[in-house]
Amino acid sequence: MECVRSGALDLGRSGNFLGKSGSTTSCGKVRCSTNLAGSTKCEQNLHGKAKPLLLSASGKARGTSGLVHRSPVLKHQHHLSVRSTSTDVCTTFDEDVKGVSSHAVEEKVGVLLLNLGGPETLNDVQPFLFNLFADPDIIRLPRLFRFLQRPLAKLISTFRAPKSKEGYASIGGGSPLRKITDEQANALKVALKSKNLEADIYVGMRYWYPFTEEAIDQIKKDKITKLVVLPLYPQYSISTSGSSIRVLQNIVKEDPYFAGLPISIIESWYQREGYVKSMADLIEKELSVFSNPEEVMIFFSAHGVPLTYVKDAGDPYRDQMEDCIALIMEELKSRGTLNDHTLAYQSRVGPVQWLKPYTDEVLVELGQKGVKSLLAVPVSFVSEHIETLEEIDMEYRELALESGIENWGRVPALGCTSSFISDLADAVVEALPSASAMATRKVKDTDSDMDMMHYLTKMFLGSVLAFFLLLSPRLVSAFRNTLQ
Ligand SMILES: C=CC1=C(C)c2cc3[nH]c(cc4nc(cc5[nH]c(cc1n2)c(C)c5CCC(=O)O)C(CCC(=O)O)=C4C)c(C)c3C=C
Ligand SMILES: [Fe+2]
Repeated sequence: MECVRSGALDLGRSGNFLGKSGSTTSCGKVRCSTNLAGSTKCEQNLHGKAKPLLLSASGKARGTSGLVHRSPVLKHQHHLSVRSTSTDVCTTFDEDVKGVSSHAVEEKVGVLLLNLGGPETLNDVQPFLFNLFADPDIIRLPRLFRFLQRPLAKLISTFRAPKSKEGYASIGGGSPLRKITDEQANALKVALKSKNLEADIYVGMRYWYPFTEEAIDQIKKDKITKLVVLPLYPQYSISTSGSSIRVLQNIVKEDPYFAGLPISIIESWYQREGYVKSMADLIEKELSVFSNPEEVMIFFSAHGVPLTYVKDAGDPYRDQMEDCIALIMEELKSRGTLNDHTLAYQSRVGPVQWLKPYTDEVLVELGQKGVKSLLAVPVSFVSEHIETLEEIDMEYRELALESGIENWGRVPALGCTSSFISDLADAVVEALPSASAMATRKVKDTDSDMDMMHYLTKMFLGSVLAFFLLLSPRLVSAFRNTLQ
């Protein structure tokens, strides 16, 4: 049977076709159309009634595991394939189907926004911190000592809570993260709609409400048929996007619905033109507030991670961060903004070494070197949160002014900036065609990146440390001091 095609249909993996306006392929009693998002809907005209069929990104009609449910009375299988070449061939679509009651499910696209979450009240702070430190992607104990994870989390969260509470109290008594993320979700829905993609947006937080697990339950209840997962961290780290994706992977392993659901994960997106340009716009705007904009040092401050993540566990975070800064600076240069810039890492916790240089140390050095004007740019996160509102705006500002810096500015987080949200929407649209069942993909196991000796040494040191921490009151109080 010959298929007739109008428009340009490309069901391949690349997003090449995305600039095009969609297409229609007719194939006997089947008519397929691809929308801007690359999702293809096919209708089979049976007994004069059009029934929708859904094709996966590979162009294959999905079987019973996924989207096309067939009733037991269906006697003949429909084999439908649409290829991405210019001559589409429709194969073996049985004509003599009688009494077919196949009920195909219409495509329902979901977008899952992953974020960290934050305590909404001061009473939430300690349990929030417990959730954070109980995450094996935040405190990476050797596998054999994972049984200590929760007691250790209890200990650290209890000691850290008073200091964290002070921080949250100073920004109004709680984290603004949930509100901002909800606003971003709404804005994304509108942006997607304007790009002809109807999608339901879900927010899944790693350490506080609404938890990723809740979002995932809702996705299942809503019978989403294709899912794009978008962590709201521009750069990938084991401790952020990696941790949230791991939660998802664990659910996928257990749940047949998710195992068969086509999912596309956007692991990092700092390199997207829309993001880079939006950041450059914000920087230019804030530079213009200074009386001598060209003399201002652009000071990128990223959330740090312990050095071992990058050195031993292969976390690409530092590389991606450096790449990201280079792209933003290149964009600024192309606009004629030639300011000096520097990158430093903030918000370290605990006694281990984190990525260097540290924000507080660099601020002091810059002041001593005679830098007079500085524009702080938070770069690892796209919402205002405790580390922008308290750490940068209060602690670092004060430190900078004490160190001799006279003019201080700070670039706001991207939030709902329209060019940024529009770019996120493009990222979702581009990711849809590569959605595939996660169950068949290999989970990145960062533990295996460590060599054996290193692993054994860590195991030994970890156990000694855990032993003393749990049993020695004097060490506990010393540890408390390092955490504050
Ligand atoms: C890219 C962003 C982030 C990375 C990487 C990251 C790693 C990381 N964080 C901690 C410990 C804490 N983080 C805390 C808050 C917090 N962290 C991020 C982002 C990243 N963390 C955000 C956006 C927030 C703020 C959430 C909010 O409530 O507004 C906290 C709690 C606050 C505090 O007590 O300072 C801790 C603790 C570790 C250990 C880590 C990497 C291993
Ligand atoms: Fe953090």
